[in-house]
Amino acid sequence: MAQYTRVSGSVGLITLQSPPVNALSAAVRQGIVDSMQRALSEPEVKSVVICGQNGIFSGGADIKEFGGQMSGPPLIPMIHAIEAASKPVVAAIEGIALGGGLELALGCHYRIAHSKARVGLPEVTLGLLPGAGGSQRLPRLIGVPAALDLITTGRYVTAAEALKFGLVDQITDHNTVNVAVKFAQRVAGQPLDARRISTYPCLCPPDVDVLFEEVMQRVRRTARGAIAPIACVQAVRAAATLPYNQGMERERELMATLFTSGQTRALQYFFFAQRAVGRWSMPSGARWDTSKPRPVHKAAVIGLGTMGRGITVALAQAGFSVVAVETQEKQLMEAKQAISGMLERGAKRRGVAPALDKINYGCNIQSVADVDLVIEAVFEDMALKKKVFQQLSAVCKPGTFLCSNTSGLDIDQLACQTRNPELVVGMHFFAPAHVMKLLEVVYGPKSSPLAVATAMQLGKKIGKVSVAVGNCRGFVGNRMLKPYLEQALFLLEEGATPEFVDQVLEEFGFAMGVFRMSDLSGLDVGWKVRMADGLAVPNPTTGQATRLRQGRRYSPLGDLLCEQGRFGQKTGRGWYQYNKPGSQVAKPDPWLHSFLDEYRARHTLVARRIDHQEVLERCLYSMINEGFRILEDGIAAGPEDIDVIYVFGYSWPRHRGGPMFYATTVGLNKVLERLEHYHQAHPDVPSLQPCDLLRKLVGSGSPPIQKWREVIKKVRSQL
Ligand SMILES: CCCCCCCCCCCCC/C=C/C(=O)SCCNC(=O)CCNC(=O)[C@H](O)C(C)(C)COP(=O)(O)OP(=O)(O)OC[C@H]1O[C@@H](n2cnc3c(N)ncnc32)[C@H](O)[C@@H]1OP(=O)(O)O
Repeated sequence: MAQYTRVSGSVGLITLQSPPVNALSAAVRQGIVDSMQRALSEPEVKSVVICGQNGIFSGGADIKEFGGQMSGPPLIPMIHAIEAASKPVVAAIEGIALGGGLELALGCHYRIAHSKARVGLPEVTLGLLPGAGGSQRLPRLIGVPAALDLITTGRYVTAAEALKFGLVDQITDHNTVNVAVKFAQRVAGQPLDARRISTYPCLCPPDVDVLFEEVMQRVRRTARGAIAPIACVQAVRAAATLPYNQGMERERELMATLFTSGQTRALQYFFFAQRAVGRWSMPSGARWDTSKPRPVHKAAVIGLGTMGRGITVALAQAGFSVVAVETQEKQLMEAKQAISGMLERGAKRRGVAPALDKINYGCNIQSVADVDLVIEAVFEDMALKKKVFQQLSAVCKPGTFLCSNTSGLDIDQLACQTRNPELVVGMHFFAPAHVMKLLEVVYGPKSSPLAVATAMQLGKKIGKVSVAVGNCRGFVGNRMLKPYLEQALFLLEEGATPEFVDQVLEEFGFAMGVFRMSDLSGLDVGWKVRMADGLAVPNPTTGQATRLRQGRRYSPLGDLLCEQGRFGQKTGRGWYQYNKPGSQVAKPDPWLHSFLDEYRARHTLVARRIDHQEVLERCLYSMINEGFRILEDGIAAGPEDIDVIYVFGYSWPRHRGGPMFYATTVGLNKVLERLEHYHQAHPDVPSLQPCDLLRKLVGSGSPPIQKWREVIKKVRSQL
């Protein structure tokens, strides 16, 4: 709703009231319409101020309303009525004015912002465009290039930047509403014609066509199949080339297409999924709202390889004191140099001082004695990690949380090395750790809610999206990656090429296909794990790589490449060839194609034509099937956890919502049916066998994803 009051005798003050972010719900819109009518009809009122309660102007249209039947006064005529008003209307922007909130402010005649306010049009991130006139008013106000930037990226700008653009008229450090009221009194009675943005011409640079062409090309390149950024460019182009009313008509057409698209549904789901993962729970019943974290002031990182360096940077940049330990003197010096460089470059980008003094380096594990939390980031080797945990347990002060940055080893085994296993959790960062948003916080059977809450909070403080997951091989992300990689290899055996498989996956929206990604990560990493598991070994009797291991189909293709020293980008050869070691430009490799031909001949495999559909179905559905198993096992509390992990950690295209949401768009029954089909064709591939939870969900009529938790609860209670 919105509250109407009269202040200073002649100013009508409209306060939006819809906690927590004053979203423009039907009730708020109705409140604005009613209040405006009152303000215009009261002769004593000479001007109007619109503000939001609790220091927040508005977070935009109410996203929760998008999925259902829209009711209440529509936004566009409401904003037009404000702009057309005969009395000046001033927006007092505190906190945020985003999306529809900023569009409302653009309908006002003046905008006063607090210096700490941020404004933006993030609709594109929800698969929409600023469809309440924003795409037509913003370019008229701040020019085409700046408007294109803000609308196609959805980025927020500070009040200072907004002032520079001419997006706001004034900024203040004082009480914004008071300043706006005084301003409103001053401008009362002044002509408004020059203040109605819809009447402005849209000023374009001389080379505007070239600009639109360039922006469109950039957007197409980076959108990975998302349609909203393209529609945003088209809408701004309409502002630049058409009169306002026709531009609005074009905005409406484009918005109608987006509004009914699957992409916006996926992105809206993902918006709420990101927030849902913060409300974590453990099978024990411990939850985010009943488990208090303990403050962490000083942290330590053990092992300063690539991961340890990134984690150190992330901690220092967030203001934590860090003890960074590397036992090899030479490595320590190299790491110190690399970390300082990363901090300096990051600080330069953000215009702040580098946090170099936050870090104390040491080559002795004793130096972590007084820290509150340790993140171990040594080489992925259980024996080594166990030793480090034993040492940490002996050295650290009582109550120190001991965390491992393992990407899949058993947290429980590490906890068992310590005096206080309840203080041990996994903190699985993703490379580069100071850049990637995802953090898997892994609880073992002994981890306390206190330890989980503390790791989750630490993650939030260093800017990560943290997801609490249970302890199993590979946790959530890498566990689901396994069947995906496995299917990709099987497809090569059956006739596909790495280029074809990657092309299909990249067209689907992944930033990189599975083989380019493997080349980037290094093929030797998985090889070492497979050797440790007794998988990557030739048959002792024939000396040949066999295609069956432990009773299941196995592809030794990756192992065979590693045996040739082809570890990917770092060696200049992998699934692709590169100009030189370290180069990132992947080129098809004729050697690899002959190698695949010879391999198929050796194993009497006949290459067949594999189409797009098969690549997608086998790679993605086997991964999704594992996702259902993860839910069934209670490793993830809900599908949102999996989807957030995949979008932030594995470049799953956000406009497809994540693997579990994607399954709902395909149709659970179709996923089930195709898995059954492929499992029949490949009975020696257990990951293709549909899991019980998927069958149960289909059996219960494929409920919407928001209802899965109820079915999961029932399935688990029957176990
Ligand atoms: C048939 C064809 C018809 C076609 C025509 C259709 C016509 C429709 C016309 C409509 C025109 C619309 C044009 C405008 C569109 C929009 O405005 S879309 C929304 C744009 N706004 C945003 O994207 C902002 C989203 N919010 C945020 O970025 C952040 O929440 C925040 C505001 C910056 C605050 O961050 P923080 O303090 O970290 O808090 P959070 O945890 O993120 O959020 C707190 C809770 O508030 C909920 N929430 C936030 N924003 C909204 C919102 N806009 N709507 C609803 N709810 C919102 C958020 O979910 C949190 O709640 P919980 O999920 O319960 O935790």
